Amino acid sequence: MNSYVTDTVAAISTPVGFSGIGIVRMTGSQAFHIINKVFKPKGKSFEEYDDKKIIYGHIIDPKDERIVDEVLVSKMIGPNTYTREDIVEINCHGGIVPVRNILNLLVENGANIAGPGEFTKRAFMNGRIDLTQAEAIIDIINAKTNKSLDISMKQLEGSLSKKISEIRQLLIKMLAHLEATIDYPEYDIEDMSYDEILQNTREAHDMVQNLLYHSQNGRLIREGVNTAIIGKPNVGKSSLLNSLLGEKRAIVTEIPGTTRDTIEEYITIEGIPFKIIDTAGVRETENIIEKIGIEKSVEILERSDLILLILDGSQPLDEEDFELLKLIQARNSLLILNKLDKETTIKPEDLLKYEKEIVQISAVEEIGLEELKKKMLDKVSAEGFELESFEIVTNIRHIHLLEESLKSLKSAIGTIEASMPLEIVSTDITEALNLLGEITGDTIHEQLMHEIFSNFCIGK
Ligand SMILES: Nc1nc2c(c(=O)[nH]1)N(C=O)[C@@H](CNc1ccc(C(=O)N[C@@H](CCC(=O)O)C(=O)O)cc1)CN2
Ligand SMILES: Nc1nc2c(ncn2[C@@H]2O[C@H](COP(=O)(O)OP(=O)(O)OP(=O)(O)O)[C@@H](O)[C@H]2O)c(=O)[nH]1
Ligand SMILES: [Mg+2]
Repeated sequence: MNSYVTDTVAAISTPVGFSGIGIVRMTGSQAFHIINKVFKPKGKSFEEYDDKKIIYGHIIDPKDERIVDEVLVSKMIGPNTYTREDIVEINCHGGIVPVRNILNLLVENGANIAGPGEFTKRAFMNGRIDLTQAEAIIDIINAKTNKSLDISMKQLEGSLSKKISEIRQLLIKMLAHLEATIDYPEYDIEDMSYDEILQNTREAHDMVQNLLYHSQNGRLIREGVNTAIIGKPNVGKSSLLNSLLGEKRAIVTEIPGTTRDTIEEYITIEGIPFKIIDTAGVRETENIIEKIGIEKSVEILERSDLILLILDGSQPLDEEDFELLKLIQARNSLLILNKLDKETTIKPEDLLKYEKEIVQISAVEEIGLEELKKKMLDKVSAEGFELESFEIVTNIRHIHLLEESLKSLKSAIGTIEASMPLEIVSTDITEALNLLGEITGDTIHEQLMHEIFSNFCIGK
């Protein structure tokens, strides 16, 4: 992996638009050669500057000696760089034109355009970071809250890599013994008995299980809790969305059927993002537009992590309310009695048999919202979100691989317990080892690399 030979590539690393400064970045063995052709530093020549120096000067088009921009250029000599290759970063004026002109000039002088994530991919291929660290960098860029940022920072520092490699070391040690026992049965290797093999496999199994244990929280922190507000027309769904957001996002009227399409907005409760989805009121209807809206609401229900069913507490319960109550029966949901400020006809006691937690609120008068938020948080975190002390796996790819390796380890345990041939145990352990290796990128194939780095932005 150390001999990953590549061309020299360049990209714009800042958003293209109106900004004070723009950065064009270039990495590869020809980076210094190319910058030399287009950059005139003030004072001494580019070669004479030391590593990690910022150099003032002008970008000049060698074709016609025209000044393209006044810039600061950072010189970073490999291998002690982000990519482990020579890097230059040109800090030019922001805006669309200067950065594009400079990128074009680099290309004219021998650079290729970098693909998405190309810089980070090189950092990985050249062994500076492993795959979990590369993925942490995408997550840092995409973080929606400080909490998810914290988790990704920890992962960038290598905490997950360390855990995975501990488990892999354990498996590798065991495999060595297993193979020896299989290859030379006449020696009847004493230093690792069946009991010991079993114990070690269990240990590896528990370590993987532990990592998976907090991953549900991890997904919610990373992607947000999909929270659907459902209920009959006019019960106050949109009013609740607005008061949770603290702004008049959705249209509210006294006319039933106001919300036709769904509206999605994020709120944060104690650092956890909730994606709140306001839906069209669910009822029997002949109106085609409303009908599509309602079908969509039911679809959203299927995909949500949490459902807020709203009932209008000032109206008697009817058939449709009972239908909706049935719909949420086996789901993670809260029952909300709205319009508490008006005279109430539904009492929480009437709903006891549904065994749902009930919150009484007034969306309009903003009563009971704090209690609602607290309950929403409780509903999605059985263990609470005191996560600092745990390793939290948030990445779906990692979770999937951990689950698969857990299966292999379970199967290995079963095989040992049944005193079946060691060859079978060895196969399962090898499988688990490879699956875990895919997390860190120790075992990796081209397609997976492509999938991961194509999610990066250009210039990273
Ligand atoms: N201008 C600029 N800002 C940036 C980056 C960058 O590449 N350029 N980064 C990235 O996108 C991030 C910083 N991350 C970095 C990580 C490693 C190295 C690096 O050169 N590591 C070397 C040498 C470290 C040293 O001097 O001790 C190494 O690990 O060997 C640089 C930046 C955020 N800000
Ligand atoms: N008194 C009182 N009125 C409320 C409350 N919440 C909502 N309303 C009123 O009920 C009516 C309907 O509110 P919406 O928020 O539009 O109801 P909705 O469930 O989104 O309705 P559709 O989009 O039509 O399904 C409006 O006139 C609101 O002002 C409340 O807590 N108290
Ligand atoms: Mg509405």
